[in-house]
Amino acid sequence: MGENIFQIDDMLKNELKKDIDYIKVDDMTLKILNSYKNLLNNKNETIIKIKESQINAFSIGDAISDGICVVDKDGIVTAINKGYTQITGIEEHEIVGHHMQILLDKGLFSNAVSLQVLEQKKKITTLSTITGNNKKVLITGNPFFDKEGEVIQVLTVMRDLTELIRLRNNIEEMEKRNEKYLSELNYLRNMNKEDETIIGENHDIKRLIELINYVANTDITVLITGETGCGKEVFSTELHHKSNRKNLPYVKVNCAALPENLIESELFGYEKGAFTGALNKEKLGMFEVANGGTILLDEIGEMPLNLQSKLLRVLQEKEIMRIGGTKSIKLDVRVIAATNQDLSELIKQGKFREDLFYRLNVVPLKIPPLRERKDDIAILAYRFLEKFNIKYSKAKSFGSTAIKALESYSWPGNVRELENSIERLVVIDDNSYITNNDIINILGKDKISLSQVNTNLTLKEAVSVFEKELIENALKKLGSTYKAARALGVTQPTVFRKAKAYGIKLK
Ligand SMILES: Nc1ncnc2c1ncn2[C@@H]1O[C@H](COP(=O)(O)OP(=O)(O)OP(=O)(O)O)[C@@H](O)[C@H]1O
Repeated sequence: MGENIFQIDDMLKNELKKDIDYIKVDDMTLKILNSYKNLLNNKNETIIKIKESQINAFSIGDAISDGICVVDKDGIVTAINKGYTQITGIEEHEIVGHHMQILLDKGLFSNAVSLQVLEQKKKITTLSTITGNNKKVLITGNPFFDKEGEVIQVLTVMRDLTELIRLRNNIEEMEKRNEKYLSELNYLRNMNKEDETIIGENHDIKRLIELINYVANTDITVLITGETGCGKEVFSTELHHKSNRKNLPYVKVNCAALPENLIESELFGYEKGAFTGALNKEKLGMFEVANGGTILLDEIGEMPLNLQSKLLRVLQEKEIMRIGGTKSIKLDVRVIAATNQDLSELIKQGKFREDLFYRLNVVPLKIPPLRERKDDIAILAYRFLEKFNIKYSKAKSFGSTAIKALESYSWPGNVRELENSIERLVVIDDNSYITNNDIINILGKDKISLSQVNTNLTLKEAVSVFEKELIENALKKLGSTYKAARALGVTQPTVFRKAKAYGIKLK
């Protein structure tokens, strides 16, 4: 295709609203422009068509927000788009038709990439500053070659980096803030660790703490068993905090709290639209959330059989596949399982897979119930008393026989029940002492057996507890102090006096 120089006269300049002296065009465009020139004064329809086609060509470039500048082989600017003006503040009439060197001399730019491209005949990318507005721009000059390998045109694309630099500064600022938050989080985690530390001086508990210290920094799977409320979660948390994963996620999943149809997606996640009811975006499962850290599978005995086999595969292969997914995701998660059920009994009943049990039970941690470690009741009770005194701004203390009364109870709800009971004892009234009667009132006198009391209370204290119980029962059953006195073989004034002394309400 031929190359032609087309001279633009004043009338055409005015019509096109462009201050261009000449333009290089191919044969076809030359024909159009000549007819455009000829028809300029009298054939408006044609002019409009030609103008429209030009407008279309320009508007493509104008739709791009980067700045575009075309320079010919002699270094003369032939076209720019609107983006160029927006970035540089240089209007079309100031630049198009002028030589780049002259613009450089005028101080419009700090360097002219297009001239370097013409000289070096290769693509050049450089950072530059627009003198007028101090904007930082990234300019790439692309050479276009003819068949002989000569540069016939340079197209430079200019990207405004001001916004990017601002965003980068923002990101740096946010990263700094994140680091700060992370260290605060770690600090708080360590503070909470203090709270969560296992309380207990009992020989078995000390042995379990030693075991935790021993296995914490391994990846061994641990199965924690014990009655409800005996501290399985406390031990699991301690294990995580003592491991080298302590600053990584610690995810607790209560298998009993999840509806059966949701456990799988909660644990393993799903791909976008994997099943009816799935959200229209992917969902991370708990295993993925815990990746790098520890996952506690609480109430593992409640896991449905079909998921038990999936879990077994995950533990063996150390990878998961999301529901509806096709690729496996590598896992590095420490698994802790906990249950208050007897898994061997569940195995016998066909409700728990034996192979999964052996996978989980690599290190068994069996926490004894509180009634089998009565030596810990006092220390736990005092620690909870301190905690709830602070929480409720009280200054209560235990009366001389209170601890003995606590120790005589069988604590079916274990440490959780003890903790809740102490909380009630603290809030229930404003007396400064918690007496054994307060405790009996809260726990129910029937539950504190005399044989237990005898081993822990002095004879006098035990007699008092027994006496109070007898009088209370008689009054409740018979309705009056006279009848109660007759039934108990004492005088009515004795019943009346003792009832008052024990704080028994008389109707
Ligand atoms: N040794 C302990 N030291 C301090 N607090 C404890 C101890 N054991 C249990 N607790 C407290 O008792 C309550 C119950 O403990 P936890 O939740 O760990 O029991 P659990 O065995 O996991 O119960 P569940 O079987 O119901 O899930 C918690 O408030 C916990 O802080």
